[in-house]
Amino acid sequence: MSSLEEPLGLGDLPKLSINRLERFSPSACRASVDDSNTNNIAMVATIRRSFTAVLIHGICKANILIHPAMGWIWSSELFHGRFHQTASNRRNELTCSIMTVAMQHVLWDLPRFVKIVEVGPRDGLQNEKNTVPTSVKIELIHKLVASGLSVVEATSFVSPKWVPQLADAKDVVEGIKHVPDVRFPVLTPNLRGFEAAVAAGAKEVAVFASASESFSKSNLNCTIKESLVRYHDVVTSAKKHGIRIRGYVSCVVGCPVEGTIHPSKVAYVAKELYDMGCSEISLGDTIGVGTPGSVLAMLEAVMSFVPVDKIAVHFHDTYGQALANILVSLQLGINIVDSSVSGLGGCPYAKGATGNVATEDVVYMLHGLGIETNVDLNKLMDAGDYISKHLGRQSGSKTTTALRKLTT
Ligand SMILES: CC(C)(COP(=O)([O-])OP(=O)([O-])OC[C@H]1O[C@@H](n2cnc3c(N)ncnc32)[C@H](O)[C@@H]1OP(=O)([O-])[O-])[C@@H](O)C(=O)NCCC(=O)NCCSC(=O)C[C@@](C)(O)CC(=O)[O-]
Repeated sequence: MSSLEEPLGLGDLPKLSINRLERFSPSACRASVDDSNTNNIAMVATIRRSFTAVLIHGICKANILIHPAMGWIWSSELFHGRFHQTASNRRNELTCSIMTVAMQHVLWDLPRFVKIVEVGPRDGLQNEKNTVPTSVKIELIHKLVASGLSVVEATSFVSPKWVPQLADAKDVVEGIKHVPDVRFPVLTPNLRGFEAAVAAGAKEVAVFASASESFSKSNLNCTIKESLVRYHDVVTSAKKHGIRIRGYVSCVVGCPVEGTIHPSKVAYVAKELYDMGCSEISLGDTIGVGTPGSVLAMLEAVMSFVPVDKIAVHFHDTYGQALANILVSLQLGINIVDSSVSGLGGCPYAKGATGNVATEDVVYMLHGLGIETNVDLNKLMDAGDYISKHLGRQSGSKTTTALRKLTT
């Protein structure tokens, strides 16, 4: 890779951010900025929490004030909490330098590692007009694994009348079952699908409910309540087999029929799936209408009931909002992200929905933020090229498009 091909990392930022930040810092205080960086390590955690809270909630929470002209922050936690004993000169220094420290630490306040759940072979290929041959699916999965991905959703054990593209689920599982150290969850809409998956050798399954009544009907031909009853049976059986089970909630921000979905509806379904025993809840913006604002409200609602480390986000990129939505999710502490190689995908029962956010673009962003993924971007792009070539179209990844232009 040439230097141009490397994602711009945090290591590249100081020059950039200091120049920018100086415009906001009172000039008299600049001298103390460096000192405060080294001396106030303990304070940084508090500032970081406070500042992130401001960004996230967009309101003055936790007794934080933002001075509109200077951009400094005052937090009562700093003065009345563990920093109460600090001298007033330190307080002055702190106030003056807070903007610099806080802004830098908004970026640093992100998970160190993000687990990517690659959904291309399932979510991506379920929506293709022409059925992809089983051998191509298996080769794609092998290439994805070779790039370092540790979780690849392989296929679905659903009705072939509903999703003919994945009618070869049994053969796909057979073709990958000897791959070590990688998890291959498969979708199961009912007990029948679960039993078929287990018989084929699947070690992990996923159930998929919806926060929208209309979408539940069109995707599963049943109400939300009925789907939860079915999933209860699946989870009970999965527990008996010692099989890990993931739960999806679709339409977490909007539904193609009902429009806006209230966060409380999402929280309800997420809680039900979590309480029945799903180990991870993936929140799907099925039609990609979410923005960081609406996603934030939805995530906050879900986080009241499901621990943050059990939440995954699953964004379709229909409106180009997926990376921004992922970033805001990371800032909330979420560290599991679903994505699809080359941005393949869409749901056959969600008209107008485009593909998932491209895994290549997610990896590029995460690496640029200094977040580890264990994924090799070059090998991932090779997997993307492989499937794009087979499908006879350009990759849906902006990262791949840009980097390939540099090398051809
Ligand atoms: C749930 C059903 C089966 C109900 O479908 P139904 O027609 O209401 O159920 P049924 O019990 O009457 O069965 C119809 C036929 O399917 C058979 N059948 C029944 N179950 C199975 C099974 N497991 N495997 C294979 N065959 C099955 C069953 O035996 C019968 O066959 P027939 O007697 O007519 O020959 C159907 O609605 C279905 O398969 N839906 C799946 C739809 C789907 O896969 N959607 C895409 C995945 S969700 C998604 O993409 C969103 C997500 C997860 O990515 C997150 C996001 O982005 O939001």
